[in-house]
Amino acid sequence: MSNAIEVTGVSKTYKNYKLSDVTFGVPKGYITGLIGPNGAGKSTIIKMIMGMVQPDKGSISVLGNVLSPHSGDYKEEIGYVSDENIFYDCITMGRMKQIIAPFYSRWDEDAYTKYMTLFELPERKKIKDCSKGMKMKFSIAMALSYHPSLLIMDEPTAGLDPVFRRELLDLLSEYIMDEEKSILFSTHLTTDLDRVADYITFLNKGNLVLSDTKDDVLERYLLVKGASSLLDADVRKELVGVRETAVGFEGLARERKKAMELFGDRVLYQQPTLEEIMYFTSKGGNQHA
Ligand SMILES: Nc1ncnc2c1ncn2[C@@H]1O[C@H](COP(=O)(O)OP(=O)(O)OP(=O)(O)O)[C@@H](O)[C@H]1O
Repeated sequence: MSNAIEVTGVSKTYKNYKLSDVTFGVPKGYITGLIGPNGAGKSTIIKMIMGMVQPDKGSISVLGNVLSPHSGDYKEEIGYVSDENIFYDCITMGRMKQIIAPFYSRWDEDAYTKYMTLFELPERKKIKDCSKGMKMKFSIAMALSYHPSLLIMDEPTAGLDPVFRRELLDLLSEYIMDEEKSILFSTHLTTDLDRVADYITFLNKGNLVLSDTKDDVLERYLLVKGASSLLDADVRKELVGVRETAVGFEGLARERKKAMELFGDRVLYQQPTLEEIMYFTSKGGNQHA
């Protein structure tokens, strides 16, 4: 299986932040979710992939490294959606489309009309009068209308209502069906990924926590709930994070099999969600409710 994006040993230091030696791939034909709490480095990684930020170390190859971020082809092959408004504010969406469309050889006017109708976007509305969600929808409609082989989206669902979010996720699943297209999208709404992601890359404070298929990630961890008296040093070592309450503890075990050997039938076991994995990993041990 080939990767649409390969990020290899990438580091970047800002004044109060360090992205350390991050390596992961975005497999071709699938949806990869980039998750992590605020400030983890998701946007920084995405901007590096887009050639907007230069890594201090490491390399990034996009679509087999044949494209340079500043070439016209790069723009044609990559659909980039971010929550920063990249359009001119004072003109209408329809006018903006007229300006942008000629730059794309695969521009599909029928697809554009279909998405504008589906997303309920009035072409004659000025961009400055659009809500945050409408601007995001417009950005998505524009990106989908030139059929890029790689769709890179930075927090696309952030300003969207739950009904549209669900429709968008279905649309993304449809988009990759030909197995030629790939999607990378960052989010801290992990429930989006429960629905559609095939792969998960998880960043925390500039470090890569994991990058694997979603099923492997979910199967690796185990949520355990039990009495506080069980919590000794050996037990804590097996837990990625612990949350203690008045009645006991809840912890995320990093290895399912080991946890079951350690606890036997003394605790309750549950399959963690991506949100729980993110919560316990980013908070670490010794949380008190
Ligand atoms: N140009 C910059 N100069 C200095 N620091 C920066 C710059 N860009 C990003 N950072 C810092 O890098 C860290 C990671 O930011 P980034 O926007 O990549 O995180 P994120 O995971 O996308 O977060 P969020 O979910 O809040 O959008 C933050 O601490 C941020 O302040």
